[in-house]
Amino acid sequence: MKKIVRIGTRSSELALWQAHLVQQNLSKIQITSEIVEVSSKGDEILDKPLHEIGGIGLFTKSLDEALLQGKIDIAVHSMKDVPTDLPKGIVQVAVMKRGPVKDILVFNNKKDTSDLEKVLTIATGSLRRKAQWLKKYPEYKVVDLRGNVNTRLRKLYESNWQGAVFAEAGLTRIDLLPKNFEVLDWMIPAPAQGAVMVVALDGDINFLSEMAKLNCEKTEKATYIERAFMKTLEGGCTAPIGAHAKIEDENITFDGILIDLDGSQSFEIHEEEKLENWENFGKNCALKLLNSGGSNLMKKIKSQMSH
Ligand SMILES: NCc1[nH]cc(CCC(=O)O)c1CC(=O)O
Repeated sequence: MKKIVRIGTRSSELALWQAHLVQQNLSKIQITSEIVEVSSKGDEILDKPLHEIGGIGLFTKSLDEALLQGKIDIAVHSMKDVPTDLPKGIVQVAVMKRGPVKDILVFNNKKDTSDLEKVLTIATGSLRRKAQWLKKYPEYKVVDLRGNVNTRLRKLYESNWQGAVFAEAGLTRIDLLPKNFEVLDWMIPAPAQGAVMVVALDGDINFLSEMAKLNCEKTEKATYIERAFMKTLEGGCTAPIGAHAKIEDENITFDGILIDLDGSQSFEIHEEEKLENWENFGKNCALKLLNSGGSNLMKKIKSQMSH
């Protein structure tokens, strides 16, 4: 075993919280670790929507490089930001027990509602959230909102928008969940939302099996299903795709959605399956959706996203 495991993380408050979660769980199995901060392109470029900066693995690339250069032993990611194909030489070693999965709407805290926009307006930087919001509430204006969760909350309270959409997990973890929010039960979350993933270099089997002790099998299977669904739809991490696999006892229920950018066209799927068939479930749900008309919609979305 390595004497002190170097845990690589981004520097945002949320990323550091997640790295500390891994550190605490390592110490429970008598493994000492230290935290190494690495900054990323997704954190540095804040004036453009995510899908415009483009490039796969915006938030994960610098940590991948630090691993490959031997500067860190493991990297901790918000799993929903991690591309489904990991770089060569890097492997998933554990998924931590999942936190809250859903999206929430945080309301603006202006006392006087006349200070708010006349046109109902909410903010989000996510195409998936924007599209699903417009599908349900076509009368709204949806404006772009970027930055880490602290920045986004501040921008919301400085704005005239009615509210902004966040992952419940992100705000809960750094203790910023405000009083005035609502869980968006109807909105299908991003694949692997609320899950924290640990990756490492492939090779050292003893080290990898020590790290695998962090793994929560139930979360691993649910996120595998959701990511297999996304991968089969070929969405990449910024296309409007939602996926949520819920495992209870020996059963899985799955909700998935593929939706175009303005929410005007979408395909949803709801399926149930026995847990023993988890490995092909996500892929099969995606194939079913594609074969029932979804593949034309996917083509339309891809052409919308390329200009
Ligand atoms: N895309 C940024 C990001 N990556 C992970 C989270 C929150 C934690 C999670 O969903 O696991 C967030 C913030 C958000 O979506 O509001």
